[in-house]
Amino acid sequence: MIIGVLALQGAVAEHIRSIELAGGQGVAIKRAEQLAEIDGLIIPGGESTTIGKLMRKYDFIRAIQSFAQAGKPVFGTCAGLIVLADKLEGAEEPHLRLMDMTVARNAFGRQRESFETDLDVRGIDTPLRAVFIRAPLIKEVGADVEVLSSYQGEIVTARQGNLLASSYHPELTDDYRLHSYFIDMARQAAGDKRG
Ligand SMILES: NC(=O)CC[C@H](N)C(=O)O
Repeated sequence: MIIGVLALQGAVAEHIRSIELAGGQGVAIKRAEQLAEIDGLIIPGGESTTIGKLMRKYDFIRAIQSFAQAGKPVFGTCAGLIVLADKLEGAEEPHLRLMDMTVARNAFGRQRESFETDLDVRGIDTPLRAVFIRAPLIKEVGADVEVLSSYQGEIVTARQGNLLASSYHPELTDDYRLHSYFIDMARQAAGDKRG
């Protein structure tokens, strides 16, 4: 499976490394036309306001919406999760509005800006190593969204059909099982198309 990583800003090289460790082929996506060549897209962590601005500037909003609406998988991590959300808490404008959830940015407060933990994630057999950096939280989800993991009672991993979102950075550890999970989603989507 060829998995693209949106390369406007943020942790791009680390995601490409995890995709390759998980047996996929990773490519950096800099132009919307490249979406035609990939089986799945990862939107990395970074700064969601900056990523959102650059997505508008380089015509990625409609292109990624169509990509997802065609059934291709999209995975948002940290800032990428914020970019996928239908609603953001506060006055902020949402970006792609693809995933039926309300997200709070920088939700862990100053004392806990970054930390690592082991998370139980539905679909992954033993706890996943997760790195949180000024992480967002999923405050509310719609009926079609499946919660895959929570941390201290708050939702940090969720899936809605072909859309996957994590509050944390799965690409900053050697535990690439969430990337394997996403590659399986892409394989499934490609198979469904062919079948
Ligand atoms: N590590 C991250 O991606 C941080 C997200 C960042 N705090 C934001 O609000 O966009």
